[in-house]
Amino acid sequence: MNVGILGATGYTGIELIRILSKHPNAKITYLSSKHFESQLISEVYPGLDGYCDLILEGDDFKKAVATCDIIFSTLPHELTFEIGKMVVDAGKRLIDLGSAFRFDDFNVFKNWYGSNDDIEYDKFNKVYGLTELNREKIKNAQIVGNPGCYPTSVILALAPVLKNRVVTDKNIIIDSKSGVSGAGHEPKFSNLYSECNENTKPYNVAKHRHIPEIEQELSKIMQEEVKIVFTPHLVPMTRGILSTIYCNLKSDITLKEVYDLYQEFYKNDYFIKILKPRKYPSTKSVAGSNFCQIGFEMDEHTNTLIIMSVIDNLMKGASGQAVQNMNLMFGLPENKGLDIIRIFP
Ligand SMILES: NC(=O)C1=CN([C@@H]2O[C@H](COP(=O)(O)OP(=O)(O)OC[C@H]3O[C@@H](n4cnc5c(N)ncnc54)[C@H](OP(=O)(O)O)[C@@H]3O)[C@@H](O)[C@H]2O)C=CC1
Ligand SMILES: CC(=O)N[C@@H](CCC(=O)OP(=O)(O)O)C(=O)O
Repeated sequence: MNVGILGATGYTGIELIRILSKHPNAKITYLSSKHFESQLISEVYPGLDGYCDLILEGDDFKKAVATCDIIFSTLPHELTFEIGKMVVDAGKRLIDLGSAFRFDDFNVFKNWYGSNDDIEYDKFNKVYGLTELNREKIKNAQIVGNPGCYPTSVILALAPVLKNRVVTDKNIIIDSKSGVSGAGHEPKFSNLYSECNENTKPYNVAKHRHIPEIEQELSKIMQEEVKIVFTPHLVPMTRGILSTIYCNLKSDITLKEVYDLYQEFYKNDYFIKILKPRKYPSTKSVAGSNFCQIGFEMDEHTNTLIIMSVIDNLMKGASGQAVQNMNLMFGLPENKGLDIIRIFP
């Protein structure tokens, strides 16, 4: 299939190129950039030399939609809505790595993202792209709203215990830590090397845009309104997210029973690895791969279940999951082109 990547020079864009340039069923035919228009992508990122040497095109998104079977967009939501309309008119398919198509209620999106867009949101045939939970719907979707990186790590970690009502929907406390690539490649003062190196800092405490996304999906899983406390932190590493989640246990359950419940829930999910009791995950174990690792601990003193999950924000948290979804949409094995591990010291 012919693949177009709109916003190819960003961190999720080049991660898509890294994966898709070796994907046996995909041919990258269209790449776009605003700042680097007319340059070779391999001039901008020399590591791609010999793997992808296409010229970056500007914002002729109509051409992209006309010539590609599937479009990945990493662009701001205003542009992605326009592309969504073109994709619908042309009968093509779109995977958006941004936030434009993740919400059920457009007003929630508008409130949290400060958007003035006026579109017929409900008319898009769109699906929330958390592969493991929405597999059947994704297969037939025209537009996939690929999840945010933090939501992927959190929802995968909580789904089994919420679905089985082992924990209460109250007092779910989430502490997440992200590498700096999560913020994208646009230069910002707060992301300068000297601000991030040898430093760890919370940000957007109790007001991060991923709160409504996480609550929307957890509420659907539990079939009642779920609320969360969410504190993200920036830590001095390039890739990775660790989410540590605290929840109140409803009933008596042993750590072994929690482990069995997760094993059963994810028994058919290639990219989810459940760690044996008392084994804790670390971001390095999944860096460069599409895996999510989940471990647990029980604090009997306070009857608290502590769930820990790790992903690579650019892989399972963005481009890896996007390709996983593309595979599903085109009837391919879910791990096609994605069976990558990168173990390093
Ligand atoms: N980084 C991460 O870990 C994750 C990111 N996301 C989301 O995915 C999306 C992309 O993220 P990321 O790749 O990190 O972002 P970057 O800032 O690294 O890249 C954004 C891309 O969009 C292009 N772009 C931006 N504005 C315009 C414009 N007005 N016109 C044309 N092109 C434009 C840029 O092109 P150029 O600079 O070449 O002009 C660049 O290629 C964001 O919505 C982000 O929130 C989701 C999950 C994880
Ligand atoms: C470290 C860091 O800055 N991470 C980003 C996550 C980006 C993301 O996934 O945001 P969207 O929902 O817009 O796609 C943040 O906290 O905003």
